[in-house]
Amino acid sequence: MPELVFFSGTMDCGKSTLALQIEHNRSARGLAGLIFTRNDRAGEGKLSSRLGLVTDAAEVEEGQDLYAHVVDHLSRGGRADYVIADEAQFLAPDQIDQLARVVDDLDIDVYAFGITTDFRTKLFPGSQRLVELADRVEVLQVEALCWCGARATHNARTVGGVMVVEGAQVVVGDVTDSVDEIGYEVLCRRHHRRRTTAATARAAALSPDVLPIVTD
Ligand SMILES: Nc1ncnc2c1ncn2[C@@H]1O[C@H](COP(=O)(O)OP(=O)(O)O)[C@@H](O)[C@H]1O
Ligand SMILES: Cc1cn([C@H]2C[C@H](O)[C@@H](COP(=O)(O)O)O2)c(=O)[nH]c1=O
Repeated sequence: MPELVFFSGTMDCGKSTLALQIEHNRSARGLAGLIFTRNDRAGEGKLSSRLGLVTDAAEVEEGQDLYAHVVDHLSRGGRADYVIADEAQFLAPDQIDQLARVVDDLDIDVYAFGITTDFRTKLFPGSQRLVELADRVEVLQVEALCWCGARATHNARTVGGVMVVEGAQVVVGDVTDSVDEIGYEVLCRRHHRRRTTAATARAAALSPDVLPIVTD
């Protein structure tokens, strides 16, 4: 049975790498896929991994009907043995419904990849719809780690290395962005709650006279 699978995790846990591997393994066996993405860091129409691999993809536009796109592709004689959707958190809930329809009405597997929650620990609307509709939600096995060594479960947005909790939900960026600009850092829940990033933990360690402030 074809499935809608949501591969989810924090930033930097290997989602795009897995998407590229699934694409590679299927195309190596003569299958043809449609690849969607939205707002990849590498630019419009790209699906990129931090391991350096990149492939072309169809950039999903706001309001675009993904079911109609697949039907149109097939009716022009194109093949679609599977569909990959990276950065799926940026898709609208309606677009996730359209992907579910691709599975149910066209019998095509859809593999969606994305982060579940934003920098405020709130579900992205697209990810919420995926959790609601997916046949399976798969958490990636190679976990990203918090600076303390625990499994990272949350995404923090940082400015100058300091965690922020105000701002737009969508700001494209990376975990390796310079500490002077807006960037991201993956943290365990404890350190996300305490807003302790690697930089602020390091600064606190250099000031042993200051008692740690625990905010609950
Ligand atoms: N230089 C490196 N050597 C080995 N693995 C790396 C290197 N850089 C990144 N990675 C791996 O790539 C993962 C990030 O992959 P990526 O697909 O870009 O993540 P995601 O799409 O989940 O944000 C990291 O968690 C790490 O396992
Ligand atoms: C937490 C969070 C992230 N983003 C952006 C930052 C990146 O461009 C992508 C995630 O990409 P990755 O391949 O999983 O690293 O999402 C955002 O816009 N808002 C957020 O709250």
